[in-house]
Amino acid sequence: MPAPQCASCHAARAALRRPRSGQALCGACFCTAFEAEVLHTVLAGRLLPPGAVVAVGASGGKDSTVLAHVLRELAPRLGVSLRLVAVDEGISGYRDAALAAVRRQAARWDLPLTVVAYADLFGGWTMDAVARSTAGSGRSRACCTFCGVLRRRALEEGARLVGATHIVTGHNADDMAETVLMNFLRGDAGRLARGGGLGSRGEGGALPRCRPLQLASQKEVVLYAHFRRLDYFSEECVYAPEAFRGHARHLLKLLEAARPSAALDLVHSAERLALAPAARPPPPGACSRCGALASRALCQACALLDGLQRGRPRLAIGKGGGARDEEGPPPPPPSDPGSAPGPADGECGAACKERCE
Ligand SMILES: Nc1ncnc2c1ncn2[C@@H]1O[C@H](COP(=O)(O)OP(=O)(O)OP(=O)(O)O)[C@@H](O)[C@H]1O
Repeated sequence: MPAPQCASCHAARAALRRPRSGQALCGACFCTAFEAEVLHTVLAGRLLPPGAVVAVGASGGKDSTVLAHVLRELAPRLGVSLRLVAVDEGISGYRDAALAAVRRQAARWDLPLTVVAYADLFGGWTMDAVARSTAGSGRSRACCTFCGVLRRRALEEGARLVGATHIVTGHNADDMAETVLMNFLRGDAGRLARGGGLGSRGEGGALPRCRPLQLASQKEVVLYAHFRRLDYFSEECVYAPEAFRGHARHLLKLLEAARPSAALDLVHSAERLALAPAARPPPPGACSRCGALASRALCQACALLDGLQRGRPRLAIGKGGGARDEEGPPPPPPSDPGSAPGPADGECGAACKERCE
């Protein structure tokens, strides 16, 4: 049976059905609709004011590739300028290839690119060194925890370096729904209390952050990349697979099979169900070491780096009241690759944001 006509232009044959609405569209009309929806998200949420200098967190993966491409299309209408900021976490066999994709994108789209590296920002610590250091002490969780916290900091530093006024990341609706599920399952009242929202306004001197793809489903992000023929890096981080996020993702897929709008419903639920003000964490202060936003004496990044330097990696951060030291072997010097146990059972990649949403 021939494909139906596109429900928008009525000229071309439909190439897809939109996963949520079931609307049959051709590739060109789908891309136009997708861009219009992102524009609406940005304008309705007042995420990026005219004149903003926007640092796009560019990982080379599908989400940030689509985000950069869409914002580049929308930039003249929004009146913003774009900078790509890529973070090199120091993950051999993974990030180099992803950075190569970001470099190709920057060249093709004529966008300025800045790369900031954990090793330069954090006293020589790379994720490979962190993985070696935390091996044997709940390493899978540690990789994810460190990577998420340090990347958030690194992105902030990179954005400041390029004179950005705003930061955007490519988190999509599925990413956010998984995070909501995980926060519920962990009983993480602090994060639930903050609700969903499309971003943060930049408290305590931090740059405002937002997620313009937060209402777009992962399937549509992939479809957009396909129809726009975008070149992106699609391999999983070498520290990825054991993440708790994987279970939340599986659960979400089951929910979506019964209710296609489940991801978006969860995103909106998080906003509506934000806990009572009494449950909200105290207003943040400044880290006594680096001056960044912190709800305790040290910010999360400094607390983690402090634990690493002392040979007692702290793994339980950001939940409940205090940081908990995990017993672990003394760390190798950051530059010593000799004792690497090999990256097998960590969790990073998509799971990296577990701690930084
Ligand atoms: N190394 C990095 N450098 C800059 N930004 C990053 C980096 N890693 C992640 N980000 C930002 O955080 C967002 C979420 O990252 P995550 O690791 O969850 O990857 P993802 O959901 O697979 O997204 P992507 O497909 O863009 O990699 C990315 O879309 C990107 O904007």
